[in-house]
Amino acid sequence: MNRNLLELHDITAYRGKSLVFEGLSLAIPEGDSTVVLGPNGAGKTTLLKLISCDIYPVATKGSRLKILGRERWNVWELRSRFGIISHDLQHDYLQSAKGLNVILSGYYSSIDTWSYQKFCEGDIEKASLIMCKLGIESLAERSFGEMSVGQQRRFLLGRALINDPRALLLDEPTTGLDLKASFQYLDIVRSLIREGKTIILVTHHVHEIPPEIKRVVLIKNGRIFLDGEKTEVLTSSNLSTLFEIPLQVAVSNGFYQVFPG
Ligand SMILES: Nc1ncnc2c1ncn2[C@@H]1O[C@H](COP(=O)(O)OP(=O)(O)OP(=O)(O)O)[C@@H](O)[C@H]1O
Repeated sequence: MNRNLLELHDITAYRGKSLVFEGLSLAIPEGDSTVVLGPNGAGKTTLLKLISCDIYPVATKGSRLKILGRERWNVWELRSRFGIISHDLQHDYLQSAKGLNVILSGYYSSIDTWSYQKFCEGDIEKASLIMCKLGIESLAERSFGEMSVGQQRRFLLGRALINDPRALLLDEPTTGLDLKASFQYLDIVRSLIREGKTIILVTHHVHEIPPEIKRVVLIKNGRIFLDGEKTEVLTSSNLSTLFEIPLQVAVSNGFYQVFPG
């Protein structure tokens, strides 16, 4: 068994005054790309914020939250080691930042680059290679605010990739993207998995689960409802119970779709 990328043991966490998790335990080993799927309000964003150290769990006896094998992190170091692409980041990113600088800002986990940050020729070359790989090299001089949602998301992926992270955490990666942009983005995610990156995908959209992700964790009301092999977990019956509405699951080329049942 590979070492754990993520280890939550007996975690209690609040958002404001709302108790979201009480005694949550979940382990994701490196190499075990996983989707965490749940309805609105299940606790997905809270989980994401725990992993990115935007919020902290309540310190209780025996509880632990280990990321990449460590309990204590300098937040900036963690964010460069674990590529996190969230909607909050896309929303908060500086509109005036130029494309190339969005990628380079990953070195410092900053929003845009600043005059005190130094980049060598190699850094800029690497950023250019990543832009080519993601098909966004022609937008290097375009400001973030003048890009489409799909282009912005690719730049934020490039910003994460500049640090060669072993793992990436994706928050509803295709929300706001049209069909072409969605499938192109998913193709990139699929090739990253094939290259050996571990992906943790947090979503309520079944259709954006890449075929390469084999483990599915269903969460509901802050608890793990089911955790296992995709083929066994993503059934019509389980999803109907999870979302509290009759649903029918269909599978094509490894992708899942859901219809009203
Ligand atoms: N700032 C907040 N203050 C109080 N309660 C909150 C806050 N943010 C979220 N919550 C509550 O915490 C619970 C979990 O919310 P969370 O945002 O983690 O769910 P989610 O699965 O990400 O939902 P969605 O799919 O709608 O984004 C919900 O009951 C929500 O109402």
